[in-house]
Order: sequence, then structure tokens, then C-alpha cells
Amino acid sequence: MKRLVLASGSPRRRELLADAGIEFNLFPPCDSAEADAPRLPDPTSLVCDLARRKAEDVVRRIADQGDPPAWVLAADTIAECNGQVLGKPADRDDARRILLTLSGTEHRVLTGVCLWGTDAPEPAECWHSESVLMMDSLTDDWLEDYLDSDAWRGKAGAFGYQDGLGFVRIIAGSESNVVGLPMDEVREMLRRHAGWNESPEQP
Ligand SMILES: Cc1cn([C@H]2C[C@H](O)[C@@H](COP(=O)(O)OP(=O)(O)OP(=O)(O)O)O2)c(=O)[nH]c1=O
Repeated sequence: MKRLVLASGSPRRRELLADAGIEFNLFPPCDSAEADAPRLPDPTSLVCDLARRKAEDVVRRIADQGDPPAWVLAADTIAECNGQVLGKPADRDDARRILLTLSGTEHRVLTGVCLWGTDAPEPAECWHSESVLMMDSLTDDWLEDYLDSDAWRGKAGAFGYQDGLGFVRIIAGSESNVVGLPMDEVREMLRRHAGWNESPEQP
């Protein structure tokens, strides 16, 4: 059976996969796999394309190293509000801009997922999952305190749902999708392709 490689530097993705009892190795993609990609205007196409590029980068590097075949799993998460794509903030001002865009709105968080065998020319699967969220209207004081906390860094939409601050609620879809990896769907996908099975319950 091929080993599973998580092509990600995201601590949230690592935790989600580990919490599900799935064994994997880590192999983060190059930053350029995401940074140099064209910004496709359609959010769904964008997250799938970015997940695919991250997977492809790691598939190539594993093959170049001559390592045994592996399954490579990659993902990309963005927030989207009225057609505007909101990714990871570049800096504090960008985080303020993103949060003011989301403040008081219903919006979506989309995660694209790609699974690719290093011995195959194309991905086995590439798809996305989405959740709908509602963010409270943020006051200036609250916003500046939140920006001081640095909790927005490295997070799409400049917020961390997992931080439990309560200013954003999920209306539809899963929490794991919001924080970077839709685990129900990922488990199913790994069962289909990678022969992954949950460990039997201990008596
Ligand atoms: C919306 C949201 C996103 N996030 C995170 C998940 C992702 O790590 C990040 C979105 O950026 P991504 O570009 O999807 O991922 P990444 O750069 O962190 O990691 P990699 O590409 O190496 O896999 O935002 C949260 O942690 N909590 C949230 O509530």
C-alpha cells in the first residue's frame, strides 16, 4: 500500500489528519506553487487549481528524489464574499480590510482538495467543499484588539474559527472544511483510493 503524504505546511491540516488516526508524512509544497498561480476569478475553480498545483509540486519532487510511490494530499482554503476572494492577509492592514469586508455578512469558506498518486500522470481526485458562515458586525475597538492578537496571521479570511472567539458562526457545512480540510469527504476519498480504514474499536 502506498504511504500518504500531506503536502502542506498548515498546522490545522496536520492536526485534522492526525486526529482522524490517519498515518502520513509531511512534505510542504513550495510557496511558489501557490504564489505564482493565476488568480482564477471563479472561487471554486481557484481553490481546486491551487490544491492541484500544491499536489503537483510535491508529486514532482517525490518522483525526482526517486522515492517509492505515494499518495499526495493537498488543499487550499479561501473565504468568499459577494464574489470577492479573500485569502491569507499579507499584513495587518490587509487583515483589517478583509475583516471589514466580512463584518456583518454571510459568506462562504471553500476548500479545494487534491489527491494524486506519484506514479500517475493526473490527479485521482480534485474537488471542493464549502461552508456558509455569518460574521458579527465588528466594532473598531474589537477589531484593533483582534489585530493586536496576531491570531489572523496565515488564515484565509483573517480569522481562525478554531480559536473559538464566537464572532463568526457556521450556518451550513463542516467546521473541518472551514479550518482547512473537510474530513468526512477526505476520509471517504482515502477509503476509495488509498485503502485507508479506521482502526477497529478497542474492546
Ligand atoms: C477560514 C480559516 C482558515 N484557516 C487556515 C487554513 C489554512 O492553513 C489557511 C489558508 O491558507 P492555505 O493557502 O489554504 O494553506 P496554508 O498556506 O496555510 O498551508 P499549505 O498551503 O502549506 O497547505 O487558513 C484556519 O486555520 N481557520 C479558519 O477559520
